[in-house]
Amino acid sequence: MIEVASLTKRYGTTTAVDGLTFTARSGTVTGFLGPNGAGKSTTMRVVVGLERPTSGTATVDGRHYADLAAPLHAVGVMLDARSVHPGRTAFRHLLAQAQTHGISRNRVHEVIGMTGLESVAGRRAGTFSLGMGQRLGIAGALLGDPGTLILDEPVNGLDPDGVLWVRRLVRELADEGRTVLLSSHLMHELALCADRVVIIGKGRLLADASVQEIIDGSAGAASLEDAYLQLTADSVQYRGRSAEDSATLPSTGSTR
Ligand SMILES: Nc1ncnc2c1ncn2[C@@H]1O[C@H](COP(=O)(O)OP(=O)(O)OP(=O)(O)O)[C@@H](O)[C@H]1O
Repeated sequence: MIEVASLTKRYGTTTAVDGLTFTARSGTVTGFLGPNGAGKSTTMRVVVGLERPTSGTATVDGRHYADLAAPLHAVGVMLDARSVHPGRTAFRHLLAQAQTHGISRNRVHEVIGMTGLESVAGRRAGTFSLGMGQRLGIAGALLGDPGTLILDEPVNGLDPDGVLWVRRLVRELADEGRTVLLSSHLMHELALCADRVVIIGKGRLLADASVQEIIDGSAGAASLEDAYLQLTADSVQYRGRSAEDSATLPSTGSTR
């Protein structure tokens, strides 16, 4: 179980997370949603001890990540699939992680098989496509057979077969009693794989309920996407314009 309680994280004058409270329960896939810059990654980074909270707490099974003796066995994390040594092969990358926890070479081969990377395990990770890198990141998260998984945009860059694989994988992991927290901007996908959804905007909680409760609670919403767009309407910080609209805006005086 992941418990985030009254969590605030500030960077200088920017409040990335603002008094956020929610729980991701075991046996459940919890989808974590919010517009760009809402504070999802920051929250996940605090949970896994990569950032110190300004105030409030974030714990996994009642413990701070930094206090875990063997974190890979407790929490599997994929926050940035690009954070690999580009010159290391996929196998060596996973083996290096495994060796920090006395995890066997057999388990490394097992997660390579689970993620479909057998044919490229001997290739340097720096040559991987986006989707292959995502698979490698997920393999790393699974390595310690952890009770909790935290996956930041795991389906980003995956082909349709890979998206379906992640959907089935997270379901299986939750059905085994594990806690799964995953962020995504793909509403349709989240509606299919998440039991509960936590939506945040500008660092604050906007909704925490089952997918159906969120749809039912938003007037006229027929889908999670409709409900999400209603709930976050006032929280979107970066909104694109059409080229036509942009052309009618007053000049900023830029010389570029
Ligand atoms: N290290 C940092 N220093 C300063 N500001 C930061 C830092 N990390 C995040 N922020 C700011 O905190 C806010 C939340 O960012 P965060 O990456 O958590 O959002 P997000 O919900 O994950 O967004 P996205 O969907 O775009 O990935 C943003 O305004 C961001 O610029």
